[in-house]
Amino acid sequence: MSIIDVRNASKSFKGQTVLADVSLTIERGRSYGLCGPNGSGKSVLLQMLCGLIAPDTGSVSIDSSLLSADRTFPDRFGISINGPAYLAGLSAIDNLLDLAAIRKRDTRADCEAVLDDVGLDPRSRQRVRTFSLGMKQKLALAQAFIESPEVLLLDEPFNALDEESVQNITTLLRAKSESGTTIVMTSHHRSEIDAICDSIITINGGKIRADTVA
Ligand SMILES: Nc1ncnc2c1ncn2[C@@H]1O[C@H](COP(=O)(O)OP(=O)(O)OP(=O)(O)O)[C@@H](O)[C@H]1O
Repeated sequence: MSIIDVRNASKSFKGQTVLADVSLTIERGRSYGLCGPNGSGKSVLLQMLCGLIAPDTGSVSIDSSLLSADRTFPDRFGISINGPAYLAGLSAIDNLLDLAAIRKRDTRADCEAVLDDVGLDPRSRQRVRTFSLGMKQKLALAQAFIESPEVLLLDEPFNALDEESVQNITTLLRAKSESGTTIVMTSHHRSEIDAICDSIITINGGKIRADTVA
């Protein structure tokens, strides 16, 4: 069953066409790997899938079960695009608790479990300002994973992660996919897509092509 439908969408920035009349259906429970050269439009497409960027022409329809009550906000999405949006003077757990306080779905124990899952110490008081790149990446993933979203949109989830962390996040994403979470993730590494995704979407020259992963 389709949960996001992109129909004949085009997007340009200052006369540069990034997406040219593309159509794409995201099916509930499937996982998609988005690949293509630098600057080909992967992040733009991810932002379009959750309504953060509107197409110039064409449409993006998001299933109403994923939207907030007033149907304007993508409520059941976990998003990690352009790194974490964090409060630098707070610890990882305090950043997650701040976020969880908005919708009050997750408890402190839930937030601690998510940090533990991504490989950050829930008890650490270290301020995020002093985090390494990989630690910030793990925080971005934790922010996307809280409240068990139905759809995960992840821009290069393995960026800056060491080998063991890549293994851990791969296992975590596969488990989420197997339990029904819809995942769309970008990657420059085919092996990462093959390890997690059912389908591969290639963007190049403003056009997209979707194939099943063998
Ligand atoms: N808000 C914006 N304003 C102007 N141009 C933009 C904006 N967002 C994206 N672009 C342009 O759109 C093009 C596609 O960018 P995008 O970030 O989607 O590429 P990408 O495929 O994710 O690249 P990478 O692999 O390097 O992460 C780029 O040329 C970029 O400069």
